[in-house]
Amino acid sequence: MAANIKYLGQKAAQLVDVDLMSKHGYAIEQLMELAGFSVAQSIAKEYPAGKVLLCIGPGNNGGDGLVAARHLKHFGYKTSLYYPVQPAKDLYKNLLHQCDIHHIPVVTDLTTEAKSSDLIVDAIFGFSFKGSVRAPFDQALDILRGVNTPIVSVDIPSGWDVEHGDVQGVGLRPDMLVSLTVPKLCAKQFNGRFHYLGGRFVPPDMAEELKVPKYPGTDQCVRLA
Ligand SMILES: NC(=O)C1=CN([C@@H]2O[C@H](COP(=O)(O)OP(=O)(O)OC[C@H]3O[C@@H](n4cnc5c(N)ncnc54)[C@H](OP(=O)(O)O)[C@@H]3O)[C@@H](O)[C@H]2O)[C@H](O)CC1
Ligand SMILES: [K+]
Repeated sequence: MAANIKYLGQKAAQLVDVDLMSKHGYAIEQLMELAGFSVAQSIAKEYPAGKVLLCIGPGNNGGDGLVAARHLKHFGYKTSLYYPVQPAKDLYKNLLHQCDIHHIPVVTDLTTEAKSSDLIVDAIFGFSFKGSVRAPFDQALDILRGVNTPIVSVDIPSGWDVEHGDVQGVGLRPDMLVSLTVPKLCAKQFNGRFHYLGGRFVPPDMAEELKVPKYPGTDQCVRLA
C-alpha cells in the first residue's frame, strides 16, 4: 500500500466532488471524462486487449463506465455494455449515444456475456451507494459473483459499504480496483491484485490536502498496490 495515502468516508468523498464543481468550476462532464479515461488506462496497463463487458449503474459511477467503454474501444478492446436502468438525463443519454456511434452494443443476457468476456468492468455503484441492493442490481451482483471472469471495479466494489466494505456479503470481489480522486475507506479491505488511482484533475492545493500521490509522467493513473 502506498505510504501516506488518505482514505475518505462517504460524506467527505461527496464533499470533494461538490467542491470541485461548485468552488472550482469543473463541469461533471470534465471530471467524468477524465475519471473514465483513467479507468481505461489502468485496465490497459494490466490486461491485454480482449472482450470487455462494462456493467453500468444508474449514477455517475455508471457514467464513468460509459466513458471507459469508449476509450477502451479506441485502445483496441472489444467492448459491450450491460445497462439495465438508463436514466433519462442528458449526461447519460449523450454518453450512451457516443457509445452507440462507436459500435458498442448494449447486451441483455448478463450471464452469457459475463462468461464469454475476458474482463468485466463494474461501474454499477460508487460512493453514493447505501442500503440493501435493489432490483435489478441484486440479481446482477449474484450473477457477477458467480462467474470466473476477472472484475475491475470503478471507485467502489459494487455491493460494498463505502466505508466498511462487504458487510452485507453481497459484494463483488474485484481483481483490480481503480479508486478515483483518493481511495475511500472500504479500499483498505481490497485484496485483489491491482489497486490503481485515477482522476488526475485535482488542483494542487486540494491535492496536497488530500495527499494525492504523484502521477508518473503523463499517465492518468498511478498504481497504489
Ligand atoms: N470526484 C470524483 O471522484 C468523481 C467521481 N465520479 C464518479 O461518481 C461516483 C459517484 O456518483 P453518484 O452519482 O454520486 O453515485 P453512484 O454512482 O454511487 O450511485 C448513485 C445511484 O445508485 C443508486 N443506488 C444507491 N444505492 C442503491 C442501492 N442500495 N440499490 C440500488 N440502487 C442504489 C441511486 O439511486 P437513488 O434512488 O438512491 O438515488 C443512484 O441512482 C463516484 O463513485 C465516481 O465513480 C464522477 O464521475 C467524477 C468525479
Ligand atoms: K463500482
